[in-house]
Amino acid sequence: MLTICDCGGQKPTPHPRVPLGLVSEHQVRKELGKINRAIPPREGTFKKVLVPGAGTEAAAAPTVRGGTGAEVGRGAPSRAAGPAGQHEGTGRGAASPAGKVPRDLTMSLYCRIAFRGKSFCCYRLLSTYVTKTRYLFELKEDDDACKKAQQTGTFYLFHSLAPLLQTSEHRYLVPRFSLSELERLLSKFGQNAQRIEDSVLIGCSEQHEAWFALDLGLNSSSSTHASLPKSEMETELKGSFIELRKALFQLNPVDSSLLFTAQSLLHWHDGHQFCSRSGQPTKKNMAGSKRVCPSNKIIYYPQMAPVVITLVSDGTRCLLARQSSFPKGLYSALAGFCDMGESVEEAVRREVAEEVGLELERLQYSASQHWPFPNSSLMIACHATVKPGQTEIQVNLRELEAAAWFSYAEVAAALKRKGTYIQQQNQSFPFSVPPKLAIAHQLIKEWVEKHACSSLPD
Ligand SMILES: NC(=O)C1=CN([C@@H]2O[C@H](COP(=O)(O)OP(=O)(O)OC[C@H]3O[C@@H](n4cnc5c(N)ncnc54)[C@H](OP(=O)(O)O)[C@@H]3O)[C@@H](O)[C@H]2O)C=CC1
Repeated sequence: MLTICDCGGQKPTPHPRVPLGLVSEHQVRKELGKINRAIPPREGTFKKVLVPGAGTEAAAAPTVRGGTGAEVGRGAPSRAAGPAGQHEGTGRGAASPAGKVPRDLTMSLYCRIAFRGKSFCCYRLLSTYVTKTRYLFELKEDDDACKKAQQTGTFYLFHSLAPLLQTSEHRYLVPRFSLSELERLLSKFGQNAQRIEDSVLIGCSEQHEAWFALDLGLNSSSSTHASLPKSEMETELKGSFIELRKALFQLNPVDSSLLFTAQSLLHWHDGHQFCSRSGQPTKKNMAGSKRVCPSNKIIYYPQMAPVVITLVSDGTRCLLARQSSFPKGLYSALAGFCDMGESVEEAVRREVAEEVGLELERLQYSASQHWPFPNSSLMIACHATVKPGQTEIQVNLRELEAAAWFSYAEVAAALKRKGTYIQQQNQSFPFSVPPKLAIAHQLIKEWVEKHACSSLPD
């Protein structure tokens, strides 16, 4: 296959050879016009155009930087839009000067015409998501590419695992800094720009702007970097380093998800600076997707602990529980870490039996979530139904403070924060459920919605 792609500013690989004598410029222009009509003009949706039949994908990656598949047609100058001239080009997004057919595009068209017998369905368009994923994969694998990406990337800053946030009308904004801004900052605090190598890759934009996170408060074993003074940095950066758990409810979901990833990765690196076999300092790769012990080459990868979280129902009520550490009145679904060797199903059955003494009959997977507190967990959320007639709860007081069955009306009210009250240690507290961001909330919401639907008259 021959590819036109945005390969993130990397050096283009040469095209497979195509016999140039096969097609005339007129044919190329005509094909451009067809592509213009065939590709829906949704900017940012498609990035790669794979043309069947010539070479392998790996062998072909010429760059049309910043140009999406849609732009290839839409942005092409009018002279390139084919002899019919229906497509008045704007020049926007075109990868070549007006009137010239972009070289990479020409190449693909030569191939396309050469394989003209095949239908348009043979053309595979890789989505922005796929190109983004492949770009991130490359940055994780290739230290040089990752270092290069830092030059155009942006950085989230942390201090001792607390992200830098700025306040705006009861919400938190998460500022990002360019490499040059970061270098200036480090130099102002008497630090070497080499510290930037302690940063970890946490994602990228659709335009392949890589995002990194750097903790200015943690020390790394492999560097001599000292922790930078928190309050002076806050003044300089016009923000505050706020514990992520406290900031959670004033962040938008996209920011919180990125900060979850960033904090978890930074935390993992902080706790894995030495090889458990040799005792020697381990070395992080540029992206922070692994650490290697230089003496014995053991590779350490960031890990999450699998946790099952289950909303148990008896058909009409759902079972919620609380630990003494929860805020007063808050009840949640049953959660617990998976034991070594267990399947998700086994872990769910064991946890429910252990914590509330019930046996499950049916189990249904719902969704999953990465949860960074206190260490990275992969939350695997399920709905379950108890065996008929087995509804008597026996609370394991070593695990839980209380557990109870709640009716649809009670749970629906708690979701809407229209508090029912609940008795706890001879006091009454508003009954509440975990906040929206937590997967426990999603499970409870799903149960309420399902219950509402099933109780509707046919
Ligand atoms: N996002 C969400 O909706 C929710 C997330 N959670 C998360 O799920 C996780 C488990 O919940 P829960 O069981 O209630 O949590 P707890 O924090 O009560 O942990 C229960 C027990 O597990 C032990 N433990 C800690 N880490 C591990 C591990 N990696 N593997 C095995 N055991 C471990 C603890 O030991 P020790 O004595 O060392 O503390 C503790 O005895 C927690 O991280 C919690 O934050 C829970 C509910 C909702």
